[in-house]
Amino acid sequence: MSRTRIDLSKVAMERATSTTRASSGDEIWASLRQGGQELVEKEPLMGGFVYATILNQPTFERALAFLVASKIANATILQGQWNDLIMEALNATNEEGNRVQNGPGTGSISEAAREDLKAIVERDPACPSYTHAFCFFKGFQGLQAQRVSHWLWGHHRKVLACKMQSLVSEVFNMDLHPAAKFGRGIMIDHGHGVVVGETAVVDDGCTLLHGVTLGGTGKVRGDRHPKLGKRVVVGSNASVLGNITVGHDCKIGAGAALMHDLPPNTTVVGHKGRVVTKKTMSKL
Ligand SMILES: CC(=O)SCCNC(=O)CCNC(=O)[C@H](O)C(C)(C)COP(=O)(O)OP(=O)(O)OC[C@H]1O[C@@H](n2cnc3c(N)ncnc32)[C@H](O)[C@@H]1OP(=O)(O)O
Ligand SMILES: N[C@@H](CO)C(=O)O
Repeated sequence: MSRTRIDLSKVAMERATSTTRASSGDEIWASLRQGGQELVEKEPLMGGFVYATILNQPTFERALAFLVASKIANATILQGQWNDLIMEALNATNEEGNRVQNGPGTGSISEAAREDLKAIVERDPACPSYTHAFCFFKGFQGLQAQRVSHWLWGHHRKVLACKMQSLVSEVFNMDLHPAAKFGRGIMIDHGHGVVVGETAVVDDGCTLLHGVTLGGTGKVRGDRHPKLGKRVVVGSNASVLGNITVGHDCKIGAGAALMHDLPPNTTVVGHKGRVVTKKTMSKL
């Protein structure tokens, strides 16, 4: 049986931190709760999940921790144990001084999660609300688990970070290395079959569709994975390989294979990474 210990004095402190943070945080949490109520009214069968995950939780952070923990828990590391660990990462990255983002892979995990939810609602025509993305989108859920595993990786807990990676891969069918650095406002749409390697960097505002590989060429060791600038879109089943730099606002077409640097605002398609346009038009 799962075990979730909640220390009420800690929760009061978390609540205080939560409310003194950017108002956008409160806005997302309020919207998640409102959306949760509506879900239960429309579909009472969802009650157990929605109450446990959102409506019975005191803060956005607690809800996020519960959600991720409930997905990756199994008989050997229990839900309550994951829950505590995830809360440790969320609280640590929310502390003064750690909160500010200083490049991909840094800053508050829960602020990054909020930005991810905004990105999904903004860019995915199939997503009606923050609640929908939070409850149902494994691309969002798996990315939040990676954010926690990245924190563990940076805090000398690599074994646990790798265990998390392995569980996320089993549960969500997406393999995101704990050392990879993700910015904020990232949308991993569908999530299925996405693989991101150890030395990859995905800057703020990027979109990865299903089947995307940010991988190595298989010919070198060390720093061997792509670096995506801000707002890059990588279409479904595209492979971006090698330690290459993809400039801000580039688009990589579905099914493309890209193995060379791209200047900002470039669109490429096909297995040779053919440049087709330098305009960025659609949201996706
Ligand atoms: C359930 C779901 O919906 S999953 C969603 C999956 N969707 C994706 O992954 C979207 C990825 N987006 C794409 O691949 C888009 O086609 C983009 C971003 C490449 C389009 O970029 P644009 O600059 O608008 O290109 P545009 O549509 O004008 O096409 C330019 C040329 O590239 C070709 N082209 C466009 N996309 C691709 C592609 N993925 N592969 C090969 N050729 C392509 C076009 O046929 C056209 O060829 P032509 O010049 O010979 O006529
Ligand atoms: N989620 C995107 C791509 O599948 C859409 O619905 O268009």
